[in-house]
Amino acid sequence: MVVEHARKHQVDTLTHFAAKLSLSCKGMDIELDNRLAKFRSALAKGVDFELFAPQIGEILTLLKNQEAQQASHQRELHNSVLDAGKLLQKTKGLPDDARRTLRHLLDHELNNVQSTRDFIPLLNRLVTIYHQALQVKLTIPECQQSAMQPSLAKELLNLANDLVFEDETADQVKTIKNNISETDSVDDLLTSAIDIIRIIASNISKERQSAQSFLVSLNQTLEELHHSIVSTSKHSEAMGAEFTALNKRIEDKINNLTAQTQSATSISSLKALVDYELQSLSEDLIEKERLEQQDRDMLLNSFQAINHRIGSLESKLSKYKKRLHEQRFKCLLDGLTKLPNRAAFDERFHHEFHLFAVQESDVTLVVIDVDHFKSINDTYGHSAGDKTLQVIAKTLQMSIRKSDFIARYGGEEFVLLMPGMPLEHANKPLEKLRKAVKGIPFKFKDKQVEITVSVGATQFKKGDTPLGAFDRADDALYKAKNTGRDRLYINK
Ligand SMILES: Nc1nc2c(ncn2[C@@H]2O[C@H](COP(=O)(O)OP(=O)(O)OP(=O)(O)O)[C@@H](O)[C@H]2O)c(=O)[nH]1
Repeated sequence: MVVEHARKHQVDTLTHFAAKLSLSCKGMDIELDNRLAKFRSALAKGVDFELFAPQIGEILTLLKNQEAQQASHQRELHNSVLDAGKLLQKTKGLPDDARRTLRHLLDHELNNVQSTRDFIPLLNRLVTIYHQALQVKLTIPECQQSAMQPSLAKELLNLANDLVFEDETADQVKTIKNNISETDSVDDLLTSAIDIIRIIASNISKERQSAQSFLVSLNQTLEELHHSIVSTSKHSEAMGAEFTALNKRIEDKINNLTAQTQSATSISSLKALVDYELQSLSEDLIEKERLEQQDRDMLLNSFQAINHRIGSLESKLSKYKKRLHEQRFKCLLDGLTKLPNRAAFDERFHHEFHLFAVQESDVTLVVIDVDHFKSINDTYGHSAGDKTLQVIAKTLQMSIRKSDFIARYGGEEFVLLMPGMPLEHANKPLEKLRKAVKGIPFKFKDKQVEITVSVGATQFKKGDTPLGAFDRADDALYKAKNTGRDRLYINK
C-alpha cells in the first residue's frame, strides 16, 4: 500500500509537471497546441497510459519538426538583424557612440545569441540606434528649419504689420498674420509669404489701374480743351468773315444813301429812298446784333463746357493727391498700433542724428521690448497678443513728452527718441514709463495678468554713427533682459 501510494504521488507530480511543461510550448504551432490540449485533458482525467501513448508519439514528431523550424527561424532572425545592422552602419551622420555600439553588437554580441529570447535585448538596442539615426536624418534638414523658423516668422510678421490695406484686403492680411504666428512649419511660412506677395502685387496693379484711369481722364480733358479751342477759333474766324462782309454791306449802303440823297430831285423820292435804305440798314444791324449774340453764346457754352471738365479733373486730382498723401502717411504708420513704424523711425532717427551733428544737443535713444511676449501669444492666442501690443503702444504714447518720438520698431519692440533729454535725466521718465506698462490691468480669460517691459537707453555721442548709437541702446536692452527683465538699463 505504501509503495502504491508513493507511485501514485510520483505519477500525479509527473502528470502535473507534464501538463505545465506542455503549456510552455503554447503558441508555437496550432497543430501542436491542439494535441497538447488533448494530452493535458487526458492527463487530468487520468486516462490509461495505453490510450494516449500514440498521442505522445505524434506530439514528439511534431516537437521535433518544431525544433528544426525554430532553428531555421533563428537563423533567419540572425540574418535579418545582421542585414538591418549593416544597413544602419551605412547611414550618414550616425553619432559616433551609436556607430561603435552597433559595430560591437554585429561583430560579437550577435554570435553569442543562443535563443530567440536572446534577440530581444539585442533588437531593443538596434531599435534605439535606428531611432538615433532617424533623428539625425530628420534633424539635418529640420534643425536648419526649426532654427530658421522663429526669425523667419518674425520677419514675415513685421512685413505683414507694415501692410496697411482696407476692407477685405485688410482681413486677408489679418488671416495671414494669424497663420504666421500659429504655425511652426517652414512650409506654412512659405505659403504665407507667397500670399503676402500676391496681395502686394494685386494692390500694385489696382493702384496702377487707378493711376491709369486718372491719366486717361486727364488726357480726355486736354483733348476736349484742344478741340474746343480749335472749334472756337474756327468759329471766330468764320464769324470774322461774316462781320467784315456785313460791315462792308452797311458801309456800302450808307455810301449809297449819301450818293442817292445828293442826287435826289424831290422830297418825296428822297423820303422813299431814305425809308428803304434805313429799313435795309436796320435789318443789317439786327443781323449784326444776332451774329454777335450767337458768337457770345457760342463762346460762353464752350467756356462752360471746358470749365466743367476742368472742375471735375481738379476734384479727381485732389482726391488722387489725398490718396497719395494718405498712402505715404499709411506707409509710415504701423497698422496694428497706429504708432509710427520702423520706416518712420528711420527717417526721424537720421534727422535727429543730423541735428545732433550740427547742434550737439542731448538726444536719448531708448529701446523697449515686451517681456516673454511669446508666452502671451502661446497661452492666450494671437489676437490677445495683438490687443496687448495695442494697449501697450497707447500707454507708451501717453507716457512720453510731446517732443518725444515713439515708434513700433517691429514685433514686440518699440523705440523712443527723446530730443533735448540728457541721459542722466532720463532715468525718472523711463522708470515711470516702465511702471506705467506694468500697471496696465490686463485680464485674459478672467485671469489678471501682469505684463512688463525691459528698457535699454543710451544717448547720442560725438563720433557716433547711427548704427553705433542704436547698437549701444540694443546692448542696454540685452543687459536689461539678461539681468532679470522688467527693468531699465542705461548704457553710457
Ligand atoms: N500677437 C502678435 N505677436 C507678435 C507680433 N509680432 C511679433 N509677435 C510675436 O512676439 C514673439 C516674440 O518672441 P521672442 O522674440 O521670443 O521674445 P519674448 O517671448 O518676448 O521673450 P523676451 O523678449 O526674451 O522676454 C514671437 O512669438 C512673435 O511671433 C504681432 O504683431 N502680434
